[in-house]
Amino acid sequence: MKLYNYSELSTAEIGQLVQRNIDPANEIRAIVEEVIDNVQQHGDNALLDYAQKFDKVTLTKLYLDKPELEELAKTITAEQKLALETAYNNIYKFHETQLKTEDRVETMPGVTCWREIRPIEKVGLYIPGGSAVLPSTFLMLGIPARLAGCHEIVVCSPPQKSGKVNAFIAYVALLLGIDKIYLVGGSQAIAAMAYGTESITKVDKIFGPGNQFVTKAKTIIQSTTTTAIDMPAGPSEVLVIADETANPAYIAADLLAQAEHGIDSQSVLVCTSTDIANATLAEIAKQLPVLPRAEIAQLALDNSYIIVTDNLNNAMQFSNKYAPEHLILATENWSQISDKIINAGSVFLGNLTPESAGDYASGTNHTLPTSSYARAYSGVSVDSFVKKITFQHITREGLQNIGHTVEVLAEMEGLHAHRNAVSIRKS
Ligand SMILES: NC(=O)c1ccc[n+]([C@@H]2O[C@H](COP(=O)([O-])OP(=O)(O)OC[C@H]3O[C@@H](n4cnc5c(N)ncnc54)[C@H](O)[C@@H]3O)[C@@H](O)[C@H]2O)c1
Ligand SMILES: N[C@H](CO)Cc1c[nH]c[nH+]1
Ligand SMILES: [Zn+2]
Repeated sequence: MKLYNYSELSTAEIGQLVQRNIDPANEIRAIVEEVIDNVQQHGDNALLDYAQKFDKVTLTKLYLDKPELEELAKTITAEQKLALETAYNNIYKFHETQLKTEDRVETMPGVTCWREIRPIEKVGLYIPGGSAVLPSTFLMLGIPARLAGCHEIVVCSPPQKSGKVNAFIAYVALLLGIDKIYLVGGSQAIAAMAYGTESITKVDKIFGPGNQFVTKAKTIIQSTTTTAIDMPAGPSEVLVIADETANPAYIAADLLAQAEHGIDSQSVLVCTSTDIANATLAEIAKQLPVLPRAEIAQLALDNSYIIVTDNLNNAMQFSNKYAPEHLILATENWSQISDKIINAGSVFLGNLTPESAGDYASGTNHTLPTSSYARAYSGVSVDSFVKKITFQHITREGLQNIGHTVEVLAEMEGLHAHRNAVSIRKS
């Protein structure tokens, strides 16, 4: 990990540091556009071909049904079931509170406005399964989709070497009451859910994280089809802000946790002393070699860095520019700086709050904006699966109260038919 001194960095250098791997030569875009075209033209056959090409699996059919999922789910241990169920319950508890009915507002006597929630009818969930299979992501997407009341939930996940999904994904499907999983991964899964194929329904909105191929496909279909997306949720990243009250062993563990996701993940430490920086590097050197995914984590760390700042305020200033997916405040003084956070996907406060808790089981959602999209996007929640439709009702009294204002405004815009739609009712 390279080490920088914040006070020596120019604005342009800071701009470079906060930039993520965004396919500068459009190589990923070119691959993904070809995949999308192919799926659009050849439907299920293209999906079977891509399972062979990218996942090295020969499929005879594109999905697993309920009996097959039940069979797979039988193989998991009681301890594993309990962990998935505990995570399910906490995520459910936290997300359940997001379903709130809003008040009706009488803006003028006789003029009432309000919003009502309706679920998005058809949603597609993408559950990553390339480098690591993520049943936790299935919980993070499936629970809010169920709470929202979405009518059709299409689920795609890459086929594993067995030609199936793994047993944990199958168990989560049963917890969520989902009867079918399509064995489709990568950008081809996104294309299939955006355009529909012989066996996969075209959905209204696609959710879920994924690698650069998945994320690129989501951003392309968002601008070329009528299917919406949750957000660009690409390779995982974490930014840790630390001061002298932090524990370098914990910081190292948190940096490594996101680094092990993939070679394109990024882990950034912004700390207020060179001593902490060096102690953290020493801890990484200790903890890294014993990790089964050490090689992946090392490559991600090669693409990561440490910045030393004079104080926590400067650290926060950098973090807000970076807009991390995960922000950890590794300091006992977190309450002094947490109100200065402007851009972050999800925040972890203090030295005893591991980011992994949010990844799996504390209750918050782990599907979060990456690549600085936390400047404008929130993570997935029940809100992501619903529309809030505005309603209004005007009585005769209301028409008298608001009518003239609308007539004058319509006149100002030269839109006489608009004015008339009010006048005709008043007379
Ligand atoms: N931001 C978030 O909220 C969040 C949450 C969880 C995971 N993640 C990230 O999701 C990612 C998961 O990535 P993954 O690769 O393990 O699984 P994935 O399921 O996203 O991708 C696997 C698929 O990628 C496709 N693929 C692989 N190589 C390809 C190539 N050369 N050309 C075209 N397609 C190809 C294949 O179809 C394969 O099935 C990680 O980067 C992880 O950090 C992000
Ligand atoms: N850290 C990931 C989000 O970037 C979520 C995850 C799933 N499993 C483990 N971690
Ligand atoms: Zn993680």
